[in-house]
Amino acid sequence: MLKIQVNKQLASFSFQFNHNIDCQGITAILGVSGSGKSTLINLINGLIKPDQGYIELNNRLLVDCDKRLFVAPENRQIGTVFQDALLFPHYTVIKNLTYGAKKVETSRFDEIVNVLNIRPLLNRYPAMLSGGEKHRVAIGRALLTNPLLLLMDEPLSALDMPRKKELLTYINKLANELNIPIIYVTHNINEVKQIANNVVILEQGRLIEFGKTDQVLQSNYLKEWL
Ligand SMILES: Nc1ncnc2c1ncn2[C@@H]1O[C@H](COP(=O)(O)OP(=O)(O)OP(=O)(O)O)[C@@H](O)[C@H]1O
Repeated sequence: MLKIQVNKQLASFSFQFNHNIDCQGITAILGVSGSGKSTLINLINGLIKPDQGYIELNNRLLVDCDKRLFVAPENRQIGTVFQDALLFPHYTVIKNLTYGAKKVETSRFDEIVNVLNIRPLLNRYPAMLSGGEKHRVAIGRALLTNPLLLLMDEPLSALDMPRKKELLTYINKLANELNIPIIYVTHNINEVKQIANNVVILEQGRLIEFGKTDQVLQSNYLKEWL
């Protein structure tokens, strides 16, 4: 369970979030541009410090402003995959994958490489990969750090339609076969329909709807989008 109760002021943007997210399956964070989706992701992974409040993952406090506690991003056991699959251009895929991972067990490495179907790419350099392949490598790298939770911030927005479809299939496999809980940021309702178990909707820095995907898709707020 991810428990979040935070306030953050970013210039004139006020973000307030008080909600628990069940760490199971895929939870989509949906909202228009500027609603605060990336702010939420960056509060969870520790790239932003809240002004007030706390965040707790599986009963472990990650940040608590009252206690002046702040666990550094690299010690949170949370993987993040951003919009651009940032890989080191001068390293092969295998080096990119293992960069930052403290100790990689062969069985775990094989499992991740197989689920993402990146074995044929291991000895290539990033310049020799398609956009979708780069994303699969970036996801693999995040998974090899053994995260308790994977955050994905609009991972498909730079890809064309066929690549989007392909990557959505892989993201579903991560949740189902590797049992890794995923928080998936998007402003695309079709992506939500295809992969999310639960949905949280943000508007102007506030949570305005949450629940099971089918239920939230029927909400009055989303009817305007459809
Ligand atoms: N460091 C910052 N300083 C000032 N304002 C910021 C900062 N970071 C974000 N903001 C503002 O906070 C608001 C929310 O930004 P955020 O990136 O969380 O939105 P988003 O929903 O992820 O948008 P998008 O879908 O366009 O990525 C925006 O108005 C943004 O300009």
